[in-house]
Formats: sequence, C-alpha cells, structure tokens
Amino acid sequence: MKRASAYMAAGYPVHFTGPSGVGKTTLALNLAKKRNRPVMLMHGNHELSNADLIGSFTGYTATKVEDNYIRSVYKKEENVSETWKNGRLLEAVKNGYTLVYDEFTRSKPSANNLFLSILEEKVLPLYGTKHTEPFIKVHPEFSVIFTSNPEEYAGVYQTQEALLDRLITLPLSFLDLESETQIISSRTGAGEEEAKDISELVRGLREQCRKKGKEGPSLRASIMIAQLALAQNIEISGKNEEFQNLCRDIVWYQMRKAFEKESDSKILDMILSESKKVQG
Ligand SMILES: Nc1ncnc2c1ncn2[C@@H]1O[C@H](COP(=O)(O)OP(=O)(O)OP(=O)(O)O)[C@@H](O)[C@H]1O
Repeated sequence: MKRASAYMAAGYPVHFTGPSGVGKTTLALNLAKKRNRPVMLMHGNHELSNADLIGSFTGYTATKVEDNYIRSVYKKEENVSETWKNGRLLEAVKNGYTLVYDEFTRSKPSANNLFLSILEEKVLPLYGTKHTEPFIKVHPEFSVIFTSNPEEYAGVYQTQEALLDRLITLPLSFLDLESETQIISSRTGAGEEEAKDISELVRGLREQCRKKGKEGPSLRASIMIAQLALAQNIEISGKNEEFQNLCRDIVWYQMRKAFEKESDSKILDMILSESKKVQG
C-alpha cells in the first residue's frame, strides 16, 4: 500500500498482478479510497468497446411545437437531436476520479489502447463520436489502478505490451498464515484458532496445487468455509463429517483443475486427509 501510494502520488499508474483470490481488487479499492476522490470500478471484458468507454449516441429526442392560436396562422416546428451518453472512462477522466480497472487484460487491446493516450499524452481521444473537439484533457486528479491475473495472459501480453510498459507492476502473492488467519477471523467472526485451522487446511491444499503449477484454492475458499460453518452451526473439526463435506464442496473445483489426471477418489482423499488434520 505504501509503495503503491507513493508511485501514484508521483503520477504513475500502478498494476497489481497475481493469482485469483490473492486480494488484488481489495487492495486496489483500498488504495483508491485513500486518495479521497470518487472511485470508479470497471471490469475488463471482451465486449468492452470504445462506445462503452468514451460514450455513444443512445437515441433521439424530438420536440414538436404546433401553434394554431390564431386560426388563420398555422405554425409547426419540429426539432430532432441525437442524445449522447458519456462513457464510463470519459466521466472518470473528465471529473478526476480514481479508476480501478479490474482484470484489464480481459478487454480487447483496441479498447485498452485508449489508455496509451491517457497515460502518455494526458488526453482521451474522442474517435468516432461526431464531437467537434478531437479529444478531452485528462483531469489532473485522475488516476488508474490496474489489476490482472497472469494466468490469463495467454496471447494477451504481446498485444498489450505498450500499455504494460507504462505501468508500475507490483506482483502479489498469498499472505502469510498469520495475516490470512486475521482476515478470515475479522471477515467471518470465527475465533482465532478456528480461523488458523481453516487457513492451514486451505494453504496445505494450495501448496499441493502449486507444486503442479496451478493456483489452487484461495483465501476466498477459506472465508467461505468459515462463513458457512458458522452460519450452519457446523463444528470446525476434522472428525466432523459435515465439516469434511463442506471443505470438499468448496475446494473441489480448484483441486479438480489442478489434478486433472487424477481420479475423483484420489482428489477426495487429498481433501479428506487435509481436512482431518483440523483438531477442533
Ligand atoms: N487485506 C484483506 N483484508 C480483508 N479481506 C481481504 C484482504 N485481501 C483479500 N481479502 C478477501 O479475500 C477475497 C479475495 O480478494 P480479492 O477479490 O480482492 O482477490 P483478487 O485477487 O482480486 O481475486 P480475483 O482475481 O479472483 O478477482 C475477498 O473476499 C476479499 O474480501
């Protein structure tokens, strides 16, 4: 937070990158909030177009005045004008918001190219908008925080290299056991010991996935396990079958993905043996 704040204060955009559930969005939003400017959150996606970012004409407004007050005089006046709606990026740039652009690599490079002009020339080009001015100036308080997951870079990196070259990229990795325990406990109300047990369980499984080069279950899974166990009065204990089932349901997808060549029963055994370690 401290380093990223300093870079942003000096006018550089920062970029948090790391595996899913590591806390990129949470960190970006917290950093954005500290700037005391309105915050806008935008999610990258393949469909995002220049019209969404800059704006577009959304239809027509028509006004019609018919004046027949004096019988012998008939006056009719009709006006039709196109209605323009500012895009999200235009609003943010014009008003000096802090923009959190989550998972930006999911958008097409053609949409992300707008950021090159914003970051380099400090202008937002208004292509294809019928606006008479060719661009608008970026508000001096405007700033962007980008996030991305390197797993999704396949084929993207090359095309967005120019943009990535302009960002200060800070890699995030999973927090240590103590910090994860604190987060689980404060987010769910679980006791310190219970939160630590759950964190150790998920971290154990994550480690096995990472040996296979896969991400594995994240802090999000730990929070879900703690939240659901508390909500359903499930005793957090490796001996409790309900707890074992809960753990299996929550981590199953990530484990299956990491161990795609293993049988279901082998994966189940891995989850069970890790969840049985929870003392309760
Ligand atoms: N420092 C933190 N304090 C409190 N909660 C946190 C913290 N870091 C992460 N979390 C929680 O962990 C979960 C995952 O965090 P977040 O959504 O920020 O991760 P992410 O890296 O952006 O994930 P994804 O790539 O899947 O979007 C969320 O429920 C979030 O609230």
